Amino acid sequence: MGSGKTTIGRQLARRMGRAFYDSDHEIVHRTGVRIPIIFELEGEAGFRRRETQVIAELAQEGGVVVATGGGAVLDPANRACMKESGWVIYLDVPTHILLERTRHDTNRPLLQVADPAAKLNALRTERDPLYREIAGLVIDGSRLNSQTAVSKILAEWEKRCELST
Ligand SMILES: Nc1ncnc2c1ncn2[C@@H]1O[C@H](COP(=O)(O)OP(=O)(O)OP(=O)(O)O)[C@@H](O)[C@H]1O
Ligand SMILES: O=C(O)C1=C[C@@H](O)[C@@H](O)[C@H](O)C1
Ligand SMILES: [Mg+2]
Repeated sequence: MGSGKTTIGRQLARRMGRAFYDSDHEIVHRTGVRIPIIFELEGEAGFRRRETQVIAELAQEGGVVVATGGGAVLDPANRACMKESGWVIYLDVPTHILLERTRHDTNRPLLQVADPAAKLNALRTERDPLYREIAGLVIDGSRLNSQTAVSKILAEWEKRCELST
């Protein structure tokens, strides 16, 4: 959460001349309410069901850049879908930076707790191996601004395209 998927995904799509989708934004657009309201009314389980549906639909689109929500990786069905339909990029960012980036934002219900640092640590421990399981590229996001991260991803993408021709 807060690793830069939305920010970097949007910039990457622009540089590639491709459409950009964000699964969180799709869910908000479809329901007409903010994510904390969905968590309040339907619980995390309800939100995850919507997320899985959106990810399955976006996987049908070809040639697009998709930013998922941070927890999408938890569901084996989402992981299979992401791995089969796309080239997955894991933005690996240390917890203290994630905390800095998310601390003033009330739009992430899982972080509205007494100790968000401990929560981010726990989420990272649980999710890091799952991201690594499906990632085609791991970006060390600790020292990169978003433009540099995008350039790095593009360079790797071009290498990958050359290898497959
Ligand atoms: N490489 C970066 N360097 C510095 N700040 C960044 C970088 N990437 C994103 N940010 C900032 O960090 C915050 C969180 O970024 P963003 O919303 O893109 O994260 P996210 O991974 O999409 O989070 P979520 O999992 O909640 O969807 C934003 O304020 C954004 O401007
Ligand atoms: O990491 C998470 O579990 C989440 C991240 C956000 O992108 C949203 O999908 C939601 O706040 C849950
Ligand atoms: Mg996001």
